[in-house]
Amino acid sequence: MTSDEEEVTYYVVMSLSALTLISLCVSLAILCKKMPVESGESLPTKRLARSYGLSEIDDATDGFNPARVVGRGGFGIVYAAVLETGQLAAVKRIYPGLVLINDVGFGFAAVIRSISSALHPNIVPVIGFSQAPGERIIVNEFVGLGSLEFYLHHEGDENVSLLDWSRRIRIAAGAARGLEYLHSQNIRHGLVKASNVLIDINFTARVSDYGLSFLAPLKEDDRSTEADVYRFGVLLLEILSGRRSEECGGPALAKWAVPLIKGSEFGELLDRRLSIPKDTVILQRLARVALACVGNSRRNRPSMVEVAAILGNLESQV
Ligand SMILES: Nc1ncnc2c1ncn2[C@@H]1O[C@H](COP(=O)(O)OP(=O)(O)OP(=O)(O)O)[C@@H](O)[C@H]1O
Repeated sequence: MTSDEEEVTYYVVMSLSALTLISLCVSLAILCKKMPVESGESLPTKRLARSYGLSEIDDATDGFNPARVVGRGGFGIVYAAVLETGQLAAVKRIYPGLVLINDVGFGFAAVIRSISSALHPNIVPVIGFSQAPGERIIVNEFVGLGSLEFYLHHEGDENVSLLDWSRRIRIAAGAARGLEYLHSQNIRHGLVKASNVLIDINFTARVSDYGLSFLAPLKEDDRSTEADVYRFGVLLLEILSGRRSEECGGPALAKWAVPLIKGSEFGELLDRRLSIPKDTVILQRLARVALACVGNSRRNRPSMVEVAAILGNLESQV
């Protein structure tokens, strides 16, 4: 195959995957509309996660039907599911190997129950869980438009991006508010990254997969609020540059971007798929917040309260 043919094949495959995902979401949304509906993306009243029987999850996912898979992450496979109430949900089935190796079983229900008390417009609510020998499942509210990672890195082509600057700033500010709230509830995220920022039908950012770092063999340091701030800074760099951060925390992206920000080389830093606005003051401020977040000295990094306040201010100007 020539490189041109490979490129065409790539775009066809990407477009088909995106179309499949979107049509699956639309079909499920229609299906839910026909059932006694409990709202999909509105805020429920405060409650703790429900314990589901494995057979209920099996029913909700059509027997873990591969056609319902909407994503695969480091911990498990995510299925679009319709609960008995008609509510659309994202069912994350933890890989069996991980359940056994990491001793995930221990305290699983207690951890999920404790994080499920968190409710905020910028986080994805945890609805429930299920456990059986070798099985650990988390049930989250379904968020309709997929992840920020998809919009930054898979959607469109090399020269186009659906996310213009004002959408990016709104998403950054929303994600900051979500993290600020989680920290106020004493929940460290532990895995802040673009694939864990989901986009709802109003194009609002919703932070997901918080408090689940007990599933991953991380260093104790990685579970601090300062580590969340660092990773949020890397996320901001990803939003500004359109470049991927490397898998674990993004030091390579920070190493590349920090001198550009310090040297005010914004033309180099900013995502080339978008035209640079005449007035770059807001983007420069965003870049300086990112710079403070990825600072080497943990103590000097801002808190998420400070970051959310600055980003909220920038958001009000776009
Ligand atoms: N609540 C949800 N609603 C809708 N889609 C979701 C939901 N949670 C996850 N997904 C989809 O599933 C994909 C995989 O999610 P998952 O959280 O398992 O993986 P990840 O974020 O890539 O990796 P990690 O497991 O390390 O967090 C996401 O990119 C998203 O498209």
